[in-house]
Amino acid sequence: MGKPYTQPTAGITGHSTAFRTSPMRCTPLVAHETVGPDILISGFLQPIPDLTPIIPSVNETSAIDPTVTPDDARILFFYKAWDPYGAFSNFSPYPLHMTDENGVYLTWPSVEHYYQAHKFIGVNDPLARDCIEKIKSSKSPEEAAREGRKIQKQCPDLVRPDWETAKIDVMYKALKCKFSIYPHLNSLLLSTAGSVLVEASPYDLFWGGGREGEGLNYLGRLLMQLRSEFLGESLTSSESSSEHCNL
Ligand SMILES: Nc1nc(O)c(N)c(N[C@@H]2O[C@H](COP(=O)(O)O)[C@@H](O)[C@H]2O)n1
Repeated sequence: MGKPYTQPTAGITGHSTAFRTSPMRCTPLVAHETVGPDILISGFLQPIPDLTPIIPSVNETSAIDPTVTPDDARILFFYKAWDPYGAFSNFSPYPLHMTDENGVYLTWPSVEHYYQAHKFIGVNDPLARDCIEKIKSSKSPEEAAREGRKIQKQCPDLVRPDWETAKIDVMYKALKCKFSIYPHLNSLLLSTAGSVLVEASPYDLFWGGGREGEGLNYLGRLLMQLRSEFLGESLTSSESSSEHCNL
């Protein structure tokens, strides 16, 4: 699944520049060359996220989660693992027991370990496999996040090519597992019915709500989606929880 990368060749009258970010075996992030009056840019350009929606409006949230009604919705923020509702953070230390795509049973120390490692899963490169192991054995979720982000930045060609579209599904699977295998977390999530959940990360404008609500809050959205699904299930079945999850 590795991303093919061709080093651009300079035109007859041009010159080229490539930026290397690390002494590791990484391809350049971006290269540019001047060809006559033009500048040709090639390489891996970070996709620009869609920043249109902000924290979902109460009406929008009611569509995801019918337990939220326009009149009584309140916003429940969470961020650091030690805060009230910190168990909703991906950095809270709840190990996940999951089978992988080959049916192999694995334990991930936290959602963050699982999420960061999945940036490199499926990439046919021994270096990507080393990165996964390094992240999986990180001593804390913070260390896993640091490692995953560092490798993603320094070696973009080790990141699976579908990451930007796959990451929401990866996170959904991890969260579904976390809130399925820990009954007290499941109860905590259900106890928030009626509230809008927002990850109060001031910096993460994709997973978090941002400093002033400018973030997309995808973590909060997924938790609210799961809450709805669990509420629906609890009305229709009396299934007991399992201690591990199958993909
Ligand atoms: N820096 C930081 N500290 C925390 O305590 C957090 N909960 C987060 N947010 C999480 O970071 C992950 C996103 O990582 P990438 O930027 O995609 O590498 C995700 O789990 C957020 O919920 N950040």
